[in-house]
Amino acid sequence: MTAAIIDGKAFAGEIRERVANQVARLKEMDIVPGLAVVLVGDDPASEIYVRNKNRQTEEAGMASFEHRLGEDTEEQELVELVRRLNADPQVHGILVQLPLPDHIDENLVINAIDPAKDVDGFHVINAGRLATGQSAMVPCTPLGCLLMLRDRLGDLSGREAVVIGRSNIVGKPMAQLLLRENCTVTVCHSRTRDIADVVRRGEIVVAAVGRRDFVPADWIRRGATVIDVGINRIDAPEKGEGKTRLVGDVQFDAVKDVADAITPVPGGVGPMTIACLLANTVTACCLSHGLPAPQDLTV
Ligand SMILES: NC(=O)C1=CN([C@@H]2O[C@H](COP(=O)(O)OP(=O)(O)OC[C@H]3O[C@@H](n4cnc5c(N)ncnc54)[C@H](OP(=O)(O)O)[C@@H]3O)[C@@H](O)[C@H]2O)C=CC1
Ligand SMILES: Nc1nc(=O)c2c([nH]1)NC[C@@H]1CN(c3ccc(C(=O)N[C@@H](CCC(=O)O)C(=O)O)cc3)C=[N+]21
Ligand SMILES: [Mg+2]
Repeated sequence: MTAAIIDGKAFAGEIRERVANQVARLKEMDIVPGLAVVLVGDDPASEIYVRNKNRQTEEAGMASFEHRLGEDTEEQELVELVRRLNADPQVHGILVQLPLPDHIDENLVINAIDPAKDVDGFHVINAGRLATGQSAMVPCTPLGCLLMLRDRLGDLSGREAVVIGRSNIVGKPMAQLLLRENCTVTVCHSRTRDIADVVRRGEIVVAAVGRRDFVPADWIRRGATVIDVGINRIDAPEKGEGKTRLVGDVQFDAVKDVADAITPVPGGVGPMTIACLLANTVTACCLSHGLPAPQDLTV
């Protein structure tokens, strides 16, 4: 068997087109959705995401506001910026890039965001809404993963899903979404015993660990659908001295002989994450104006 490669880049392009159509509709009402991205410190990996986000936001016809603060910014200063963005009617979505420097309490900052503008879906109110089956801002990466799974598999009811990783930003919300889709969900983490046997149960496997080559082929059930969330930067001397490239958490070349379908890195989950961020911003904008959430941008 050789697995189908799920083209997240192309799918993300389709979502951005839907976003652009919704933005054009809003423009007729003189509404321009706005996304504010806050970056603290100068992490080179974050730089790339932030640049991509800004460009794609503007390409979709939306307004993008970028706020860069120094590495030594005080927590209170950041919270005050968040409060100003909460009060700014041109801003419908706020994203504070994580991780934050160690002297800043991430939960405190995230929970300072107006839940209606929390397009990352990280606020405790949105996490609680998702967990209790109420309508919520859904975190972009799990949302992108779910859209690809539904596109590939249709109805997910009754499927065995295994999520590797339990972070608040990927693993846990992914598990919540799959549960909402009526999957039987197992979540693995660093204390999981016999992880190979657990992962082998999965008809759906979502890997969000942050370690290259973490998932070998013999953990994967024949015919499974594998979503690789990991983003790991490795040296690529073949590209020239000092060059790097991105790889996921899954041993892609080996797993593609066992799986039915797999997402590549790059070109899989990453582009979907950004597309879903734009989609969430349009949704937040519509709701803030008393308009219904666009059906083609939500799950
Ligand atoms: N493509 C995209 O859009 C995005 C990609 N990412 C990428 O996804 C990956 C995960 O991100 P994130 O969730 O934030 O990472 P975290 O580091 O917050 O979480 C990693 C999880 O993996 C688990 N883990 C670590 N080692 C093992 C092990 N040996 N066996 C089993 N489980 C293990 C941890 O378990 P424990 O809880 O026990 O410590 C933890 O739950 C990263 O590579 C990140 O860059 C993240 C966000 C978006
Ligand atoms: N508040 C917050 N929200 C996030 O959603 C968030 C965050 N903080 N911190 C960092 C992680 C990581 N993340 C990625 C988004 C897009 C790509 C992406 O577009 N990746 C491309 C490649 C990009 C490249 O070439 O560098 C791809 O996989 O094809 C990757 C990773 C969002 N995150
Ligand atoms: Mg921190």
